[in-house]
Amino acid sequence: MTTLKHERLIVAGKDITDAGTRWLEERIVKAIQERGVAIIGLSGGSTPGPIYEKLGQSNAIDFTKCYAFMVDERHIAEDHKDSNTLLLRNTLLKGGKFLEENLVRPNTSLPIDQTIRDYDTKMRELFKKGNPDIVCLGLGPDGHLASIFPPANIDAANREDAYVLHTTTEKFAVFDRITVNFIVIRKGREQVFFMKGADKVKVWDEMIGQPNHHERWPAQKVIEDGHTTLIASTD
Ligand SMILES: O=C1O[C@H](COP(=O)(O)O)[C@@H](O)[C@H](O)[C@H]1O
Repeated sequence: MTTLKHERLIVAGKDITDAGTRWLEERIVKAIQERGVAIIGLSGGSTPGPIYEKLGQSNAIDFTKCYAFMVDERHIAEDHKDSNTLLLRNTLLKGGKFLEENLVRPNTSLPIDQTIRDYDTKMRELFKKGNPDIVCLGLGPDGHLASIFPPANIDAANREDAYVLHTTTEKFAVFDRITVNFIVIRKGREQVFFMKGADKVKVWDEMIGQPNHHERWPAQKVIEDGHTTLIASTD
């Protein structure tokens, strides 16, 4: 019987910024100390921005040894309001400490099929430095993970020869999406989900209460590995 055991760090009040930043910073510093490099996957959306902004101001991290990749992106210009790259530019990269050349991201100026192939190549090149230490994730209100939307095609998102997928959504911002697959997300030594508000925690708990429903709850494919932490506020 697969289990969905995970660490829960529920923050009283509205703000998970301090808890989330501290959680990431500790692990990034440790990875650099132990392996000489830290690699983190970064999701976008409405939740993680303040955490990324505070992390980008860290005085504890040697950012010359810290690399990041984007877990997913919308296929739009990088200066569009719904771009996850713009989110990172306005948060993690804002302080000037995180090096833009250390951020591996999709080239959304290409036609989407080329964007997918190009990003797949970039991901494989990055992982020559080692597997990700941390993958930061969110859970959409419908249960989507990265840009893998329910009902998820689990086999298509679980192929060793296709780390990056083109998905689409009519429910959320920007129809055409680029997303890494389960294999990339599960390469992470740890996964952390950032969530804000009691409504989101209810979605999470509904998912946890329905194990083995991967098409409906794609995040279960990640949580089943047993190294997931949930950091959430309840206000
Ligand atoms: O569209 C997306 O949604 C998910 C969840 O975002 P949130 O705003 O509900 O936290 C996000 O993880 C993903 O990166 C984003 O592209």
